[in-house]
Amino acid sequence: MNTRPVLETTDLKVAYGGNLALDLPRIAVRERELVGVVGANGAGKSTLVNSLLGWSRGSPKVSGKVLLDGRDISALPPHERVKAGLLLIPEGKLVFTQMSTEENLASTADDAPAGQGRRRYSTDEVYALFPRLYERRHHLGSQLSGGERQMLGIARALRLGPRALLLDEPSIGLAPRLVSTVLETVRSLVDSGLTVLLVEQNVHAAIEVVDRLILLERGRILAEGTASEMRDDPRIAEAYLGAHV
Ligand SMILES: Nc1ncnc2c1ncn2[C@@H]1O[C@H](COP(=O)(O)OP(=O)(O)OP(=O)(O)O)[C@@H](O)[C@H]1O
Repeated sequence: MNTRPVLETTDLKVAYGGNLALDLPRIAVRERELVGVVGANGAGKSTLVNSLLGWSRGSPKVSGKVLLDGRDISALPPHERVKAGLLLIPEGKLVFTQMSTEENLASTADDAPAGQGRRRYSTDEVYALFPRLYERRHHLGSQLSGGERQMLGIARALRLGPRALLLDEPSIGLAPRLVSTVLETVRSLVDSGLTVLLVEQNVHAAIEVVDRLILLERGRILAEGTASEMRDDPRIAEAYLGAHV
């Protein structure tokens, strides 16, 4: 396995006014790795993904570095980070509601070479991955279910050839069966070469698919380890998995 992380942060701090919402010494996601970030409401999960992309709600003070393939992208505006291959699928899923599935996919076409370690999926490839989207190809974005919109959000990102994909709470609003379908598809994408940071409140679902899990509490890393280590960690088991330890 390549030892240099695809995505890395060092000394990342985000403060809203005097309130330090995030304080992380280091996070690293390696090639073909699926890293989950879990934590309760307000733990700093959205603040983390937004700061990776250079976004924010409000005007927080952000310090520290974000590196993509070793390149410091901290000073780049969001659209430049996207161009470099760091793609975020936000909670809102970023689907055009007045366009059909087909048009949504066509609108993200990019014919430029994708760059090293990146693969742009064709429309046929994303339809093969999500047969449901093929069945719904003539439906408007507004007519799709939450799960279908989630699939379309991922499909649109794949069309752009992500170097690293950030997923913000993909399970929100989805029925349990669909949560598994979406997360298992993410797992299979990682197995075929993608690098993913998955932010989830649904620890049960996340722990089934991730390689490593990071538990955030009040903006800090409370625990970190492989999925199996974390499944046995009393802090995870007690707080999230319903175990009595
Ligand atoms: N624009 C803002 N202004 C001030 N404080 C903020 C702002 N955005 C977030 N915060 C605070 O930063 C902390 C982390 O919030 P964040 O939204 O990242 O948490 P989260 O883990 O994503 O929560 P949830 O699961 O509820 O979405 C919280 O205490 C929150 O109140």
